[in-house]
Amino acid sequence: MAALQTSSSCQNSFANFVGRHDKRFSAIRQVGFASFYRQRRRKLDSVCIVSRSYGGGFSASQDESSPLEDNNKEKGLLLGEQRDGSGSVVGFHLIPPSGEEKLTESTVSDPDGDVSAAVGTEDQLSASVTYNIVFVTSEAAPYSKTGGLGDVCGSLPIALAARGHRVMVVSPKYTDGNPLNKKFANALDVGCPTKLYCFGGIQEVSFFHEYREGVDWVFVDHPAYHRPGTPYGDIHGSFGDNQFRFTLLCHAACEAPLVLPLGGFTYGEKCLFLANDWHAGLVPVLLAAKYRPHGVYKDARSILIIHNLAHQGVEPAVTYENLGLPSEWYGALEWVFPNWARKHALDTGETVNVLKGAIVTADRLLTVSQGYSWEITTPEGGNGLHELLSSRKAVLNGITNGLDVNEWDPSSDVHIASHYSIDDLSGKVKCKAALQEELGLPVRSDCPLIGFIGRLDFQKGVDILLSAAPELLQDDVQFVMLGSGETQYEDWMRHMESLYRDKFRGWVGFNVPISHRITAGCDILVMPSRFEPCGLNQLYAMRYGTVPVVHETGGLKDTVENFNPYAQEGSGEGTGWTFLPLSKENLLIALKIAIVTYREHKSSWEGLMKRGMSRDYSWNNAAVQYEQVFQWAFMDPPYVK
Ligand SMILES: Nc1ncnc2c1ncn2[C@@H]1O[C@H](COP(=O)(O)OP(=O)(O)O[C@H]2O[C@H](CO)[C@@H](O)[C@H](O)[C@H]2O)[C@@H](O)[C@H]1O
Repeated sequence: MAALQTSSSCQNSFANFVGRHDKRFSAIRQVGFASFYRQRRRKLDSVCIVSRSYGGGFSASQDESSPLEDNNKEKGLLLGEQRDGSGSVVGFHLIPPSGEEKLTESTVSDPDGDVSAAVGTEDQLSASVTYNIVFVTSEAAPYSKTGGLGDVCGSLPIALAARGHRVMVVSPKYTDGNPLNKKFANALDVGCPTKLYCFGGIQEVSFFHEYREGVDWVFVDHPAYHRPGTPYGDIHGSFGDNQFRFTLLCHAACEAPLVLPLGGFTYGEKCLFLANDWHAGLVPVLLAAKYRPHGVYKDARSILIIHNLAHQGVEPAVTYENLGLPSEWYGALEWVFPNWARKHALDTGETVNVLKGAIVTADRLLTVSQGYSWEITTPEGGNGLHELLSSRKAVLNGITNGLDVNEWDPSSDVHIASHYSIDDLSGKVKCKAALQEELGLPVRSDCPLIGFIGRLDFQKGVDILLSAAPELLQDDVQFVMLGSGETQYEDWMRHMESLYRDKFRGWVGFNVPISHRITAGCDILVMPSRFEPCGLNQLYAMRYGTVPVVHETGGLKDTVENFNPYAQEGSGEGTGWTFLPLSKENLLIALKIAIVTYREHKSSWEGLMKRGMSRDYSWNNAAVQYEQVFQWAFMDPPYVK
């Protein structure tokens, strides 16, 4: 692919002008930023426009002829610039249906109301109003994944694009040096190196791009992303420069809609940023502190999506000056720990908290289930931010995650031994036998097989499982765990395996095919999470006819309906078991009831399996609710102008 743009045009990006106190910056001050920026944009546009090839990403070459003439030959391409009253370019009428707002009447319900009410009131397959959406995330499957964040940011963008939105996902291009790692093989250099100002100097990143399933996957490349390990650390712990790595991501993501001619056209300034977790938390702060004061992104909106409030991106206060933010914005990120949380007498508790900065600057806040959106406003679930979050309750909603119904489909899953569906469950028995055989457990269809998949840490309640396991394994059951995390739990799994050769298997590591086989082969999936913003494994389990037993918290409470054998004139209702409060005893009671039901009440068990399998967990369902929140975001002026 030919480079789409001269690198010099990209290097003179907005960030340079704002960040560098050089000659060009004084030129901006002299002519006024908006008009300087307009001139740059015209120049940029004149070299950027190429014809768009749908579904295939970029076309092969730069178009020499008049872009307007040629592009109009294709259905609805460049229609012209959108300007505001001052003449500043706020976006482009680009390529309907993606990115073009159709001014149709929409049913906007009460912004303070229940988002899930949006489902069923809108067209189920396409949006009535579409947006230019920019996801910013530290992981997106299949390119990078350490957990549920990767799943969500790998699937939701595709669902939104399918509904007509123009969607870009900006994430780092992690390279571990392994030549066999081909995850980014289809991503091509856009030829748009861009200079960003942070951490005391100019940082140059380049952008790689792959157009897949209707989404512009954009990968920020920088040497800081080139190293073995996960996106966040390696066997020695978290990377010491994570604040730098994700600050860079946020700066790059803010530039991307302005400078990247994806499919021939920039996304423009009137876009909607979806900042996921603290790694993307500087995005709303940058919009407010760096861009809007110069008239840029005045019509953009930002939504912070909280997948896990436990991680906030907290660093010593002195690091503030590295973030590339004006000094007067320190208060937005300032976070002072209470006395009891300080380590020693000289510790002033002063830090910068990136997630807090996002909470106070984003236009709206979202969590990944309704239950969790309430929990984070309480002292128990707010991780110190509950008061702040409560103060923004009016713009805080929760939308339950969906799942990738193509990847997680028992009737076509490439990882499992036999396919099955709600109409013919016989394949599930074969999956169970195949899993038992693979793990070296006795192959017994009558023995309840219990599974656990997840990070081995405090959140997932592994310590509770650990204390309950010896008693559980007194019963005639088999138990398999897949996970990695804290060494003490990994060692415990190995120890349990040596103690209970015929009953327990622990798989230490991160292995997606095995996770599918456990989900399909087990009868019961246990999730004693201490807190769970949404949880995906219980959704996968239900879709595979595996009955979840979960702590009644957050998204687990919202998605697993407790079994009631007496309801529906004795035919029962519910999709699993929930228990509360979290304790070893309550976990064991719930598991024992599940085991007895499995053994002695076959028709009840089949009812549980089938009700779980018939639930709609598609991303389209969630996407409709997201659109409702998008509409609310654009109804209000920017929260921080
Ligand atoms: N060892 C292993 N091998 C293979 N696959 C493994 C694995 N360990 C975990 N996984 C997979 O990683 C994902 C984990 O999903 P969770 O919803 O439990 O997310 P997590 O806690 O990471 O994320 C946060 O974000 C998500 C997304 O919003 C929320 O659902 C969640 O509550 C919140 O804590 C699942 O796809 C699971 O199968």
